[in-house]
Amino acid sequence: MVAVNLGATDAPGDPGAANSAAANRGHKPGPASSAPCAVGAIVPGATHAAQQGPEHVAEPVAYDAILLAGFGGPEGQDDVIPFLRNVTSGRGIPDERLEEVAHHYRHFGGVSPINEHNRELKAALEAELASRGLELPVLWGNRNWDPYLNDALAEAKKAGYTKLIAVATSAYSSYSSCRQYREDFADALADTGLGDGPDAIQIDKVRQFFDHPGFVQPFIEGVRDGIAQLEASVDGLDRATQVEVLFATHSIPSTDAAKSGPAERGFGEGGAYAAQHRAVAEVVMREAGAADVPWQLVYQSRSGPPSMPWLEPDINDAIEQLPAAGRRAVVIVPLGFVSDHMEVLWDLDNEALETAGEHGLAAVRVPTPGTHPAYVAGLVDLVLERVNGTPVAERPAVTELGPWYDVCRPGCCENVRLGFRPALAGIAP
Ligand SMILES: CC1=C(CCC(=O)O)c2cc3nc(cc4[nH]c(cc5[nH]c(cc1n2)c(C)c5CCC(=O)O)c(CCC(=O)O)c4C)C(CCC(=O)O)=C3C
Ligand SMILES: [Fe+2]
Repeated sequence: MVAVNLGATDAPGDPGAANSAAANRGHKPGPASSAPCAVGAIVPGATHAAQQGPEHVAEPVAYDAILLAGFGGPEGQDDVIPFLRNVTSGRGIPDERLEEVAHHYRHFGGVSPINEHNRELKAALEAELASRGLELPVLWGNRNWDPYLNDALAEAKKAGYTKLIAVATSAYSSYSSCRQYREDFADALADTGLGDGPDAIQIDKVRQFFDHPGFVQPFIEGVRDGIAQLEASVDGLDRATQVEVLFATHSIPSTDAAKSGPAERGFGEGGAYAAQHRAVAEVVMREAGAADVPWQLVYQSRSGPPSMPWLEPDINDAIEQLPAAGRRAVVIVPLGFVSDHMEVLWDLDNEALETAGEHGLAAVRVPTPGTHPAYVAGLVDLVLERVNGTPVAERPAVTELGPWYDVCRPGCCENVRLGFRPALAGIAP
């Protein structure tokens, strides 16, 4: 376990508060479906006609290199403010929020671990590719900090690469977790003059991988280990009534959530973004052998003005409700994140674990995928799907949402607040 808080046992409960999270609460143990999808199993992507079109499985391409696209983070105190300006330009984030976030980074010497994680991931991908005898170089570029996407494209140009397959370090569908990467690819090509002409570079992007078995496997192991650790350390703990698993992901504005994924599939409250998280969480619970343990989907790291609705409940509000529901222990799963970056270190390990302690709950936070071998191998498999044009029925996906689209549909994950920006790796509007 990465972070633990097994100390307190008897803080006051909060008996009066109703549970605002009912809509996100996990399914209670039910009969296993007739064809349970074990991790690694293939769920044919036949849940919607749109999944059968050419946008779902792109033509095979002999790519020259992988573009590992990261978020980027500061690596010293002087980087913090310029980094935050890069992230928030034109976003209407209140100054107090920026100061608060700057403080999170300052607390760690102005260094986010995210760039180091991406260096490690790049090395792990290179090792995995080499072990399979694949000669595909990996270029790394970030959206918000050095090395930037522009730098990676300059490297590609120098090496004469013209066909890149992007792997963004972001698993789900939404503006911030998918489309913004695609827009920034388009920007980077425009900036570097590599969007057209004789040196033109093509950038495609692997499908959103929230339900790829390689991404899900580390969470399954983490939940299984986390529950076992709590059972071993809290006397007489009844897992079916006294433990709750909180799947945490980044909150996003409700308007972004509603626009996430292809509109015609009708994902309900929270759009594809919330639906994908709920679907993965359910599989994780089942595959961790924990279908008897209650769970819910919660959100963290909200920003933006208070007047703007964002996805709820906040993880801290959810934790406060747990004692009244009879819980004595909580497993926190950073389901929305691929590495232990600042949102995990501060908002979960610092704040959420503290909230749990204040409410007398034993708590563990499970690891993110990081460089877990299953995750690294899964990312290489996702690239190979595109090299080979693997048919949809042969693509692994552990939820009934099926393997996601290779090419995004017009309007998918649009940002209605910021307006239209051109994006790559999608069907032109
Ligand atoms: C869905 C999502 C992910 C997960 C998908 C993915 O991983 O891409 C994610 C990841 C991350 N977010 C990060 C950092 C920040 N995000 C911010 C702001 C925002 N995030 C949003 C959403 C997401 N964010 C949104 C809707 C905003 C509001 C502004 C806007 O509409 O764009 C701000 C501004 C200050 C603040 O408001 O907190 C910062 C500093 C870091 C780096 C951490 C590090 O440095 O270690 C990472 C990995
Ligand atoms: Fe963010």
